[in-house]
Amino acid sequence: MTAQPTVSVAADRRSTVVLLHSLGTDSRLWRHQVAHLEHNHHVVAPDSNGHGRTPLTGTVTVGGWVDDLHRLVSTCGPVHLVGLSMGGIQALAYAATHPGNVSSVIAANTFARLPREAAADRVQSASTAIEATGMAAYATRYLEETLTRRVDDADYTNLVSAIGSMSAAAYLASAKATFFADVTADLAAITSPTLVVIGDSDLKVPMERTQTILDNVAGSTLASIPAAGHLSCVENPSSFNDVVTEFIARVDDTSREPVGR
Ligand SMILES: O=C(O)CCC(=O)CC(=O)O
Repeated sequence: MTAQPTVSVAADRRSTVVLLHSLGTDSRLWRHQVAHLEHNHHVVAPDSNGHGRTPLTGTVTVGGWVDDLHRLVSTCGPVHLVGLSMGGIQALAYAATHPGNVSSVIAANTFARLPREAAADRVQSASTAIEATGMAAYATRYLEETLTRRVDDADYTNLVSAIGSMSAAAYLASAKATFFADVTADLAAITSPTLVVIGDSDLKVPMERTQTILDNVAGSTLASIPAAGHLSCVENPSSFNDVVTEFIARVDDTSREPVGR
């Protein structure tokens, strides 16, 4: 993951929000959130290893994502981490290993672990489809299977471009790391305030997968985005933005409360 800050991080009271995209997408997944959050926050939206403008380097693993994220977060201090699906796994793993650098976690449309058979099926089905048709056709098929409603034309174009222009090797390496990730043991180590977000019609990550996160991260709470599937931040950006900004504001207010009052 390469740091591509969309704003420079200055020494003021605005907190920093890092937005971690899902498998196959890139930092453009977050265009509505960047536009909304940057009024009151420093916003950083990196492209994960092998995605967007970040070339594939080495083997894609959860540990590698954590190291990449640490290089970025070390430059901008404690951050609010917002991750969707693959990005949610990255956020949870980072928060467990570097608690002092994480003001809060928002884990959207994500899971701690898939059953091994389901993980193998997902990797195999992506691999077969990509081998048969190539990444451009796979991008269209992925969006047909994943989006539950029409999104802005600009978002649709960005999604097709992000997935369609990835190399098959980078996509499949990231798919393996995502679907075979197991951050279950990390969850109990997360001490930052954590919000778990679902889309009310997510066809990719059912509630039972998300429930593990709620059950194991102490004090975590749930928010459901109405009229949204797996890519909830583009399917219902205004509701997603409301949920995220309200949670971050609450965490920031609490951390700024003078001690002893
Ligand atoms: O391709 C799928 O089956 C869903 C993708 C997924 O769950 C991982 C992600 O969106 O990051």
